[in-house]
Amino acid sequence: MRFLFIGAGGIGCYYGARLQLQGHQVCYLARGEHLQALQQNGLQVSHPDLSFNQPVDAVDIDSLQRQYPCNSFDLILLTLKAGATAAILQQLKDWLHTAEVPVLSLQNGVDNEPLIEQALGRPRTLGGLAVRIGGHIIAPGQIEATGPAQVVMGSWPNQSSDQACNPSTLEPIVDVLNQAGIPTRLSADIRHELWRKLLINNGVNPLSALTRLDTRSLTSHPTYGKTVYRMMQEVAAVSVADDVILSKQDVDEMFELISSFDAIKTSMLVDKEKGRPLELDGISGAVLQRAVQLGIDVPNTELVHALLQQQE
Ligand SMILES: NC(=O)C1=CN([C@@H]2O[C@H](COP(=O)(O)OP(=O)(O)OC[C@H]3O[C@@H](n4cnc5c(N)ncnc54)[C@H](OP(=O)(O)O)[C@@H]3O)[C@@H](O)[C@H]2O)C=CC1
Ligand SMILES: CC(C)(CO)C(=O)C(=O)O
Repeated sequence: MRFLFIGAGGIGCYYGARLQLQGHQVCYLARGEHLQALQQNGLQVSHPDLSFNQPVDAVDIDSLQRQYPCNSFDLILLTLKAGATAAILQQLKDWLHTAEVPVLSLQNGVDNEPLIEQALGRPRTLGGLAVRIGGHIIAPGQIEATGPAQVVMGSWPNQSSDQACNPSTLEPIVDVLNQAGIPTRLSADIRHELWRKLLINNGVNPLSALTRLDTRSLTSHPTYGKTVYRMMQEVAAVSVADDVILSKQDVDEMFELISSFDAIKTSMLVDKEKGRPLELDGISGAVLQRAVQLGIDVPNTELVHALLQQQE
């Protein structure tokens, strides 16, 4: 199959490397020094179970639109930060409209798929999650990743919605990902899964960027651990704004999952350390926006978000 990764960061490059090793055609939309390194020296990915060091196909946005018809890809994956989704969809709008290729977001947050749907329509919109992976650019052209790195994906907003992509068309993609060593499952209700993941991301990402602690140090800390749990509860409280119900069991399961996962730096902590913009709007901002809409108080999320915004 032919894959385009829009965003050649930790997530895009890890999954792309797995697919390339399996013989699939992989192209990355990238920019800056990282693009130059990918073009000149290839991509290096180091993971406990994978060592990749090969030339790759990487292009900037102009070359992509000039050299590749949109229908030369079978799947387009969005693997940049949530704050960049609207702009890239706008920049590539005409090019994306020349074909019917589905677009799968593997980003954190719950507001990416609605943007894809708005730009390209529901049948082309696929929701997805990168699960139990920590992956980051450590130098131009070089990625370090850890974790079993699963994928959960499905038709947006769920399988039974009017006009949602027929799940039978997704099964071959799921098979290809599994064969490439990416444990992947199809979800009948991807919006619910995205909100379950937001429990974790709102719980640990902003607080890790504030405290500069990894996930294990945060969740096992006597005070911060409680705040993580409360920030997860706040996600559950606002999820009803999107017609999603998250139970206490969902919160407990996600708290357990992140507490028992490897001690990793969250993607937001990595951005903080590098002085890059934080994915705040897509994570705590999404919770705050729903809280305002519902007239609910989410004091922990509000405070952590405000403290980080002040530092930006
Ligand atoms: N990293 C992780 O461990 C995990 C991340 N996620 C989620 O996955 C998504 C991707 O994260 P991650 O891989 O860390 O992201 P990164 O920030 O590492 O990578 C995104 C890449 O996209 C590039 N980019 C942004 N805009 C453009 C553009 N217009 N044209 C070309 N390139 C562009 C960035 O370049 P530049 O540096 O120049 O901005 C960067 O190289 C996020 O939503 C994140 O929350 C989910 C699970 C774990
Ligand atoms: C859950 C976690 C912390 C790792 O998968 C993540 O999604 C991130 O770092 O953004």
